[in-house]
Amino acid sequence: MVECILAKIQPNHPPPTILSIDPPIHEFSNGLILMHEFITKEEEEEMIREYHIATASRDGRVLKRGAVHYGPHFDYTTFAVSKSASTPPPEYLTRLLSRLPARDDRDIPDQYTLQHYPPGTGIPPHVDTHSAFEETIYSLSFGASTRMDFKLCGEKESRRLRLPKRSLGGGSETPPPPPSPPVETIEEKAEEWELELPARSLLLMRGPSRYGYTHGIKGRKHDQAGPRLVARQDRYSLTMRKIKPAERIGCDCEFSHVCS
Ligand SMILES: O=C(O)CCC(=O)C(=O)O
Ligand SMILES: [Fe+2]
Repeated sequence: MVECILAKIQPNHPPPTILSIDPPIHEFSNGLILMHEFITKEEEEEMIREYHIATASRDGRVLKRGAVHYGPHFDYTTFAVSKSASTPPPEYLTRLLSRLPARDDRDIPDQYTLQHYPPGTGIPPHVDTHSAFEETIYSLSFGASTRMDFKLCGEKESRRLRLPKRSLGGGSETPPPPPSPPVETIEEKAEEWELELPARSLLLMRGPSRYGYTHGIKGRKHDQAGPRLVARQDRYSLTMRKIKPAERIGCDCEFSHVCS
């Protein structure tokens, strides 16, 4: 996973193609697909409950974004999967699999990361590792909505990419700390927009949105909604990825400057 410093550019939001109306399914020109109401309110409540049960022993010291991993654990030092740590996924997660709009086996995830974003926390802009995971990355939002930023990472900007922090303390269970403020902003006109991810929606990143765009969430306590400031609430997400088998490790995408 590589991080990208974002320029301060007004978000734009190209209109999606509407694939379905009730519940809405929207497809964007860069390959993003947003499926509203993917889980029920009951499932949402169960997932929040289960997240807190799984982290009960750590609560109190997790002030920032917290994470729980199922399947082979995500390793924040390599941004691929751990070779040793693995936890079988619980049934409340695996039962979602049959509902995913999978095109083939490569779209059926086997690595799950549950994350909790208290108000004020976010995730730095990054591109999920191309070589370690298959194309489709799923992000299920629950608890509250948030705004995710997408930016086509140009060649000029990519020269300033930050490399993975390979020596973080705390092992693979703890997400890395938020990045220090950018030393300088990059004057580069690039395609960038903010997408509202409603609670209970499923986002799919495929094609350019998966390989050539960074995605991230600003760590804010409030969001501007027209003239109003809206306080953020606790948001949770489930990221689902399919690990590439050994013979498919690597990537030959067209976005070589952000390919890792
Ligand atoms: O919280 C989310 O929806 C996204 C998380 C993410 O991008 C990641 O874990 O790589
Ligand atoms: Fe990601």
